[in-house]
Amino acid sequence: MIGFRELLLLNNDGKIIWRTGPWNGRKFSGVPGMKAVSIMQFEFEENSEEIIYSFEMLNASLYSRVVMNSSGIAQRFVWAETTKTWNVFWSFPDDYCDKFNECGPFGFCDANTAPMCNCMTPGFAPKNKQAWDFRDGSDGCVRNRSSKLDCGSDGFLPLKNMKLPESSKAFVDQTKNLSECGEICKKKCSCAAYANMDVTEGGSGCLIWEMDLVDMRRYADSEDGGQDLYVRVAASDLGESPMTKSSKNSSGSNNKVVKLVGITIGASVVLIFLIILFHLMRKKLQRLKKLESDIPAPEKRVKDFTLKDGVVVPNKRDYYGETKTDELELPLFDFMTLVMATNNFSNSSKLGQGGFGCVYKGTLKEGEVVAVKRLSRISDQGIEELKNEVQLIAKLQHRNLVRVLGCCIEAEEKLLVYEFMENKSLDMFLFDKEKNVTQLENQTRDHMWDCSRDSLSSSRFKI
Ligand SMILES: Nc1ncnc2c1ncn2[C@@H]1O[C@H](COP(=O)(O)OP(=O)(O)OP(=O)(O)O)[C@@H](O)[C@H]1O
Repeated sequence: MIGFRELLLLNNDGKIIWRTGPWNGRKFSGVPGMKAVSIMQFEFEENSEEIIYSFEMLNASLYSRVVMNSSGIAQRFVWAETTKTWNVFWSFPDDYCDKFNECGPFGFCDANTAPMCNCMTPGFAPKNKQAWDFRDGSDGCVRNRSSKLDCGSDGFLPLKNMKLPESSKAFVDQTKNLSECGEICKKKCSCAAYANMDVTEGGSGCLIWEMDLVDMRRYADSEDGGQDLYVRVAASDLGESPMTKSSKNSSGSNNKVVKLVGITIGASVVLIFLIILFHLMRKKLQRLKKLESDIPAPEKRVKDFTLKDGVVVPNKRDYYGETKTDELELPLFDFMTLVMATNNFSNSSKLGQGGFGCVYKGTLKEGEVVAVKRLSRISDQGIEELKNEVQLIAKLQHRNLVRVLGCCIEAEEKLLVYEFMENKSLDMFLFDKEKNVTQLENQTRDHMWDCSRDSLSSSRFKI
């Protein structure tokens, strides 16, 4: 079937003055004032003999009439009982955009833009730019040179809330739905646009335009009028189009929702991670604090010494640190360990007295027996002397020389830990009054001197 149902007002020359736009199942798509109201119902009937547009007042006590005045303006009036006057319910044409074909072929009118005439973008541009700029859009729009149609690869630009183009020569198929309509249009290279005939119940029927599209209008929203119109454009024009914005709004909002959900989940994960991290850090900090409080105050802290190239240097590792270096290290003993090992430096543990202090016999936890030299507080031997002694003894390693096992420096306390010598010190045998030196045989004494000499000369430290 060719031509679709709409009302036209023609002048004496047969030129169209205005058109209502096709009946879309609810109203004429170009008459926004025909919004569904509770007081009246519009009907449109079509049969082989006639096409009837009628309305019915749902309340019999109310009155309405449609009048076409001599200026070509159609108006619906409703009777207002209170004021006893006929009020204008709608009037058509209503504005500049209702005038027929104001924006020419492929142009459309939008009362909310300036100028009101617009070209579909992308793909179209004003045919007469100068006239267009002077607010004369009657020449309409033409396809851009770069927007060459190719039939097979062409696509369709979906335009929202459009008063459908003049449809007196449009192809009509009531049996097809929108997607079938699209298929037909795609295959027909001459098809310029397609749309649903009826927008009620999800849409039905197919309208196809194979000519220039004229007298289109765009409304602000679907309530005002208009419907979706799909216009053929080159595939290259189907990218980001401002015209499709409203149609993309739903997918855009979906994307927004997806983005929002993504951001929320991401932020939550990061937040949870930070909370866990904070918790772990706090725990670790607490552990460190506890450990710190368990060890002696800094001034009481034992300094660790490392023997390196004959020089005693402070080791950078902390008292309770676990780092090991390849350097020759002298183990540190905790003062309390030595207190316990020597039974609090009891007299019964005392082995003897040297120039710098007393020497005690001690037993470590592991059962190892040691000799602990506690440097006298009144002794002149300070840290430097201690260092020298440690340095010297540590280097004088020999099977016949006493081995230094470690040291302890804690506040005023300075202690050296040696391996325990069962046979006491050599001087006892050499100079002890009770064990007269003369009692030692010359041969034994010579052997002892030899051993001592040998010890010193074979050590790393040369004297
Ligand atoms: N490793 C040890 N094993 C067993 N007894 C030891 C040990 N070291 C020292 N003694 C005992 O402690 C005493 C004192 O030793 P110490 O080394 O302090 O003095 P010294 O060598 O006699 O003199 P100086 O203080 O001038 O070095 C020794 O005479 C010895 O009886």
